[in-house]
Amino acid sequence: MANIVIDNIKKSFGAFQALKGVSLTINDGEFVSLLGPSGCGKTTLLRIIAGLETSTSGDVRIGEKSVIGLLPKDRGLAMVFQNYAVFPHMTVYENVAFGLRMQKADDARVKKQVEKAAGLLHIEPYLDRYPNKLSGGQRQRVAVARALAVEPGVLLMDEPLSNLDALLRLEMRTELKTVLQEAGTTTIYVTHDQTEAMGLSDRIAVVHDGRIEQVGTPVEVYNNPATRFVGGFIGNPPMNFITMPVTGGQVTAGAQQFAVPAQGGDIVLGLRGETVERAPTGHGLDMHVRVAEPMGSHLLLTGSILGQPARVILPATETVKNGETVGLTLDPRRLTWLSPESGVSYPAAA
Ligand SMILES: Nc1ncnc2c1ncn2[C@@H]1O[C@H](COP(=O)(O)OP(=O)(O)OP(=O)(O)O)[C@@H](O)[C@H]1O
Repeated sequence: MANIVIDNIKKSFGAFQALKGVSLTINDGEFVSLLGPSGCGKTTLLRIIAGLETSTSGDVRIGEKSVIGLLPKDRGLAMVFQNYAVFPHMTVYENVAFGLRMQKADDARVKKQVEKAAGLLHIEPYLDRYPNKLSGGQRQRVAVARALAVEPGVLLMDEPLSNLDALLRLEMRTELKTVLQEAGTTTIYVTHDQTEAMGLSDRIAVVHDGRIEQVGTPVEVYNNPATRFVGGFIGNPPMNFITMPVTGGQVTAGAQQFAVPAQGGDIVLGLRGETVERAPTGHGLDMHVRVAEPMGSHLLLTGSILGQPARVILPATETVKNGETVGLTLDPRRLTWLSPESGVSYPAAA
């Protein structure tokens, strides 16, 4: 097993800077997701760690040893990619055995490792089949089993579940988490799906425009986003951002007052939609509701607060009519305050 140190990695494609100095340490056995929108640089970073792409500058160390300059096969890692390339002309057994054969493992070791990996991924019944006789989900499991069969210290995965339908994704997500925890594999997982990252990760690195904007546990990045980008990217609905005037270090919302980390001017309130409580109008912030959607598990309200777009969530037992104005009280412990100029959040009050 191994830890991974990514040390100030920069990457340019011609004049375009895809990575602008990325540093991140992944602990031994940890599962870290690189989460960010399309084009932010996640795949490029993963490919640099894998050795499939060279960096312009910076270092990557796996288990204390710099791997810059080493071939992918000499880096002690395994990879699973989106298109889960399983070989169509090989049985599932030989697909899973592939990495071991490359390492010239003897037959006894191949058999032992294939059976172990197949057991973890529940593909023992298919070992004699060819991939074209498998479903997408089963093929995906073969690809993961092949990666795990070599007992890699490090596993790199790039959107490995994106070709699966929603239910299968959920199933595989749970399975992956269990399997990797059991194996103690250090994993870096690239995704643009925040639900996937929240569910799987020990920590999430939120990537934006070639930089890591925040690293933290799923709960930390959700509750205390470092920036407006992070708050807006994570959460469904995303965090609301409401600009409010500050007077003498205080913000007033109806009958509620909050001490804020600014003396005057404006401040941005970062408000998670499910942290409000319904109240008579004028008690906190009033919301003009354009559309109220009963979602089964909750009621989703879309409209505006102080003339600014907002989405909040109330319990499913509430009823609200389209066009109605509802009062909402805020929980002072659940608020984020951000600078309107920089979009950076102020540290959470102790
Ligand atoms: N070989 C290349 N030549 C030129 N530009 C590239 C090359 N590879 C990637 N880029 C650019 O670098 C940026 C980052 O690409 P990357 O594939 O890392 O993004 P990503 O975050 O993984 O996005 P996605 O989720 O869409 O794969 C993009 O703007 C992309 O167009």
